[in-house]
This record gives sequence, C-alpha cells and structure tokens, in this order.
Amino acid sequence: MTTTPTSSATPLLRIRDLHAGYGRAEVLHGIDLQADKGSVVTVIGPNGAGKSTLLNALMGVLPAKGTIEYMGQPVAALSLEERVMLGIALVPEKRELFGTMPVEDNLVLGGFRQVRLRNRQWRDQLDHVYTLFPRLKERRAQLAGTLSGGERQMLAVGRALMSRPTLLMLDEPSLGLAPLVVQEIFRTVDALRATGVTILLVEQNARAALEVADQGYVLEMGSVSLSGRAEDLAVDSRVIDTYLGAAKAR
Ligand SMILES: Nc1ncnc2c1ncn2[C@@H]1O[C@H](COP(=O)(O)OP(=O)(O)OP(=O)(O)O)[C@@H](O)[C@H]1O
Repeated sequence: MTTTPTSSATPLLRIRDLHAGYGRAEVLHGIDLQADKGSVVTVIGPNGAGKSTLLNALMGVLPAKGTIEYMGQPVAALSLEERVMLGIALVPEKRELFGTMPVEDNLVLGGFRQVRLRNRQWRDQLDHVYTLFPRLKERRAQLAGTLSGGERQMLAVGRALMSRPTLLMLDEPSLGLAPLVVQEIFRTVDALRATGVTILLVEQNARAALEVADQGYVLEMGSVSLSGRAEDLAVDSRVIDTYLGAAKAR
C-alpha cells in the first residue's frame, strides 16, 4: 500500500495571484496563499496592509481577480451564498450581531445553511457551540447587544460555527479584548483545529497568532513579504523586530 505524501495532497484552499481593492484603488497586489486541511494559517501585518480585504475577497463580498481554489475547485466566480453553502464562513472584525435578538436566535440564524440543506443536525450543532462556549449557554436568552466584548466575540464565532464550516475565517478575533479573554479565544481556535476545521486567522496580535498557527504569512502593503511555518516566523529577526518586539519587552 502506498501513502500519499502530505505535500502532494490537495490543500483545502489555494490562492494564486489574487488582486482586490475598492473601485480603482487596488489593495491586494497578487497574493499567493495556501491552507492545508485541518491547519491553522495566520495572516499578520500592520494596519491597512489588506488583511480584512483578503478575507472579504475570499468570502466573495468584494470583487477580486486571480485564482481561488477550494477543495480543488475554482470558487472565484461563486456568490457569497454559494461559498457559505460549500462550507466557507467568515467572522468579520465588526462581529455584526443582531443586538436586539437573544443569543440563541443569533446562533440559530447562523445555521441557515443547515436549514437550506434540510439538515436537522442544527440542534446538535447548537449543543456543540454551547459545549465550546458554556457562557453562551448560560446567556442564551440575553440580548446580544448587552453582552460583554468577549461574549460577543464568542457569539460571533459560535454563529459562524452553526453553518458547520470546513474553512473558518476569523478577522482579528482578539481585537479589543482583555488578555484572559484573548487566551480563551485562542484556546477555542486550537480546539476547533482538533475537530478538523481549517482556520484562516487574521491577527494584529502576532505573538498569540504565531503560537497557535501552523503556517503564517506576513502581509505588508498588499503583498506577502514573508511566509513559512509559524514556529519559524516566530524566531525570524524581521518578524521579531517589527511584530513581536514590543510584546517581548512587556
Ligand atoms: N470600503 C473601503 N473603501 C475604500 N478603501 C477601503 C475600504 N476598506 C478598506 N479600505 C482601504 O484598504 C486598505 C486595506 O484595508 P484593510 O482593512 O484590508 O487592512 P487591514 O490589514 O485589515 O487593517 P487593520 O488591521 O487596521 O484592520 C486600507 O488602506 C483601507 O483604508
């Protein structure tokens, strides 16, 4: 019996020469990126580098040029809804919850893919989300708009998980959160990888992101300036000087 080397397995996501922007202003100038199945891939970089633009282009909410292959199939021409149906989910930086609706209703709305598939497993998925985030279960009847920052982030991630994504894209999940809550969010990322979900994690908290990730990309001014194994990037002098130095000194 022969085994297929990991390097020749089809990656879950393969991006080649991706260009995207707003009107005539190009923000991404030809991005190449790959995410293997069941891995955590992080994209770090300064403000305005184009990290959110990259996730929005992959989700299909922003027009883009280039190749996006998901499970070996081209998806660049697909709509946002078609991408969701294929198992791609995005937790946007602004979290975008329904503030006047209870926690549980926000979660159930996230399961629309299951409903479309006439899949009754959404109740199991709700239980799965409550197991990951017991705090959400405790607060299932509370209005989303009254949650703390950390609880909102948990709800945003939980809602995305309701669609049982294969590829989960997180845009700055640690933004504005206290260190202990950040740790909890990153522990969740680790736990999700263990369940086989592939995660594309955009972060300004480079230290925490490189600790949890398998692979990393440094995005600067719309181009990938460095990429490699996260553990190698974490000891790269350019990454330390630019993205880890301040945190190291703390
Ligand atoms: N809707 C928009 N219209 C026009 N320009 C935009 C829009 N959204 C973002 N930009 C610009 O695109 C560039 C990249 O922004 P983007 O939000 O992708 O960066 P980022 O790396 O995610 O930054 P941050 O870490 O600050 O969130 C910035 O110059 C930004 O001003």
